[in-house]
Amino acid sequence: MMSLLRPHGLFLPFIKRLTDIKVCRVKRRSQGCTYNITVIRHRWMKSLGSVRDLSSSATEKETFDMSKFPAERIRNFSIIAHIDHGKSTLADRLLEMTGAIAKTASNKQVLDKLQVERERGITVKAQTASLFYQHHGQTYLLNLIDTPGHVDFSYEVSRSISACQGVLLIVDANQGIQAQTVANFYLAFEAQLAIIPVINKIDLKNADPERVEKQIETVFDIPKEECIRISAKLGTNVEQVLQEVVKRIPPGVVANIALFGGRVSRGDRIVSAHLGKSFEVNELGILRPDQHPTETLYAGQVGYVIAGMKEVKEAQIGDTLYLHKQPVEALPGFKPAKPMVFAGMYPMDQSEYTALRSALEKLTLNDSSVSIQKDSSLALGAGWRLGFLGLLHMEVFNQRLEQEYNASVIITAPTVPYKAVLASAKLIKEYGEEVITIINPAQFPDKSKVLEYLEPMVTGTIITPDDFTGKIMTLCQGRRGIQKNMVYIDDHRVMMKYVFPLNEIVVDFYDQLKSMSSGYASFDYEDAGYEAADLIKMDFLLNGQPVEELAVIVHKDKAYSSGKAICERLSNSIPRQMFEIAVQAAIGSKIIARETIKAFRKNVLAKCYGGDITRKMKLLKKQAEGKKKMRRIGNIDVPKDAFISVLKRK
Ligand SMILES: Nc1nc2c(ncn2[C@@H]2O[C@H](COP(=O)(O)OP(=O)(O)OP(=O)(O)O)[C@@H](O)[C@H]2O)c(=O)[nH]1
Repeated sequence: MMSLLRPHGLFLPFIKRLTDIKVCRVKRRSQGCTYNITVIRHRWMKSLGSVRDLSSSATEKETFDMSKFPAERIRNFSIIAHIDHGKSTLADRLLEMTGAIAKTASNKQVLDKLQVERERGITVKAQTASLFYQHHGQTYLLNLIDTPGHVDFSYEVSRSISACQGVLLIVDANQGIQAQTVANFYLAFEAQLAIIPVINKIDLKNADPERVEKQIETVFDIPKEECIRISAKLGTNVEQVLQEVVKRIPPGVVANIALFGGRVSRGDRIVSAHLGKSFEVNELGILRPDQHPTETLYAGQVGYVIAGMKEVKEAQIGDTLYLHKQPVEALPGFKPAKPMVFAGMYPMDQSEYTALRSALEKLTLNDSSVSIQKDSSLALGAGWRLGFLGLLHMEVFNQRLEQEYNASVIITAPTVPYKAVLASAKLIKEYGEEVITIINPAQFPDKSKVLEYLEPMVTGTIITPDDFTGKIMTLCQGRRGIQKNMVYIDDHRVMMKYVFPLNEIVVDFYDQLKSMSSGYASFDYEDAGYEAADLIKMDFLLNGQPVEELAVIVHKDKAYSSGKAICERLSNSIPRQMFEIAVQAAIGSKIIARETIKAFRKNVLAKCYGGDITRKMKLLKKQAEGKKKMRRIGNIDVPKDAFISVLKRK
C-alpha cells in the first residue's frame, strides 16, 4: 500500500510535470495507510472560453462516478514526437473516437487551445484529457496528455512523460526519426515507460514506413513488428492505437492501490505543505478535455480542483497538499523548470507599467516556467527581468502578452545564465556566495574581482540528410561546438552530437541550421553543466552614451567580430533621424567598432501643399503611430525590436 509514494508512480511525477494544469497532490491517511490523491487545478481554461467553446460539441455535462474505475482499467499515456509529426491531429482523432468531442471541422486540434498555438501551428502547453474507451465489453479510462514538440518546451514533455506509464512515440512516415524523436524516446526510456512506436502520415505520397521502421530498429532497438502504421489525418488504424494502449501500457502502479483508499471531495479543506496555507475545495472533477465536475475524486484518478487559490505562488507545481489536520511529510523530488534565457522587459511607456504588471501576473499564472523579478534601467525605467526556457518560449510569451493582454513591450537582448567564481573572501562576503550567477550583463563583475567565469554548456543532437553534413559541421565549429559523435542512422541520415556553449545556440542557431539544410536537419539539446570561459562584457553606445540594455556578454575570441556585426545590425534597425547617430561597440573604455546613421529629415507634410487640414492631420497621426513603436533613449528613437534583433545573425 505504501508504494503509493514510489517516484515513478502516477502521482508524484504527474504533479511534478504539468505546468499549466495546476496539479496538486492530496495525501490522506486512513485506516493506517497513506493514500495519495492527485487533483488538478485548471484555472486558466475558463479564461480561454473565447478561443474555444466545446460545451455544445461535447456530450452533455454530467457527473461521473469515478469510483467505478478500478486501477486495472486506467491507462495514463502521453503522445510524444518531433514537432509537426502529428501529435495534435492524433489526439483529436482519439478524442473523437472516444466521444469526448464531436466530429466536426471546428474541433480541429482541440488540445491546442491558445491562440498562439493555433496561429503558429505548434503546441506550447501540455494538455490533458480523460477518454472513456470500450474494449471487450469493459469501459477503460484513458488519460491522454498531449505534449509540445519544440525544444524550448521539452520541459513540458518531461513533465507529461513522468505522469504516465506509457507513451505513443509518433514518427512521420516521410521525415523519419528526427532529433526530438531521439530526445523524447530517451526521456520515456529512462522513465521505464512502455513505448509504442506509431508511424504517422502513411497516406502521404512520399511516405516510406518501411524505412522508418528500420530506423526505429536501428536507433531504438524496437522490433519493427511493434510499430503501428497510421494516418491520423484520415483515421486509418487509429482504433488499433487505442487497443494497443489498453494492451501494452500497464495500469498505474499507484492507482492500483489508491483506488481502495483515499479521496478528496467538494468542501474538503486541503493544506499546502509548501506554504502551510489551507484552502477549501470549491469544485473538482475530471477533464474530457473540458472540465466536468464530480463530487469526489478517488486515488488513482486524474482530475482538477478549484480551491480558492488566488496567486500562482499558492499553486506551486510539485507542492504536496494534504487534508486539513492530517499533515504528511512533503514528497521529495520536485525540480522546478530551469530558465535558460533571461531578458529585460519594459513597458513601451512608463504609464503602462501597472497594466503590464497585471498582464504579467496573469500570464505567469499559467506558465510557471517563466521566472520574474523586478528590474529597472536608466533608459527604459521600471521593468522586470524574466527567465525563459528558450528563445521561442520568450517569443511565444511576448506574442501572448500582445494578443491576450494587448500589451506592447520592449524586450532587451537575451542572455544565458553565466557564473563567476569570486576572487576574495571580502567579495564573497559582499555578494553572500562564492559563485554568483549573472543573468543581466549590467551585473557582470569586473575581471579583477573574479577567479574565473563559467558559461552554461549543452549537448546538442543534430539529425540531417548526409548531403548537408559538411555545411553543418562548419556552422557548429563557428559556434564553438566540439563534435563528440557522428553515426549513420540509415543509408542517408546522419546523427551528430556536439557540445556547445548555450549562448552560441540560443538565439539563431536553429534558424540557420534549418535554412542551410532546406528544413531537413533537426536539432535538440540538453543541459551539460558549466565550463570555464574567457568572457567579457561589451557595451554599445549611441552618440557616445552607453545604453546598458544593449550590453552583451561575449567570449573574448568573438568580441571583435560580434561587436562589428551588432553595430551594423543596430545601424540598420534604428531609423534615420534628424541628426547623425554614432553607434559604437566598446570593451571597457576601448571602442572596437563604429557605424554611423546619417541624418534624415522626414517631413511628412512635404507633399501637402496648402489646403486640406484633415489630410494633414491624418499624415501626422500616422507618423505619431509609427513613433509609438519607438522608445526614446536620450534624444534617439529606438524601435522596440532593435534590442532583440541585434543578436540575430542573418
Ligand atoms: N497527410 C497527413 N498529414 C497529417 C497527418 N497527421 C498530421 N498531419 C498534418 O501534419 C501537420 C502537423 O500536425 P500536428 O498534429 O499539428 O503536429 P504536432 O506534432 O501536434 O505539432 P506540434 O504540436 O507543433 O508539436 C498538420 O498540418 C497536420 O494536418 C496524417 O496522418 N497525414
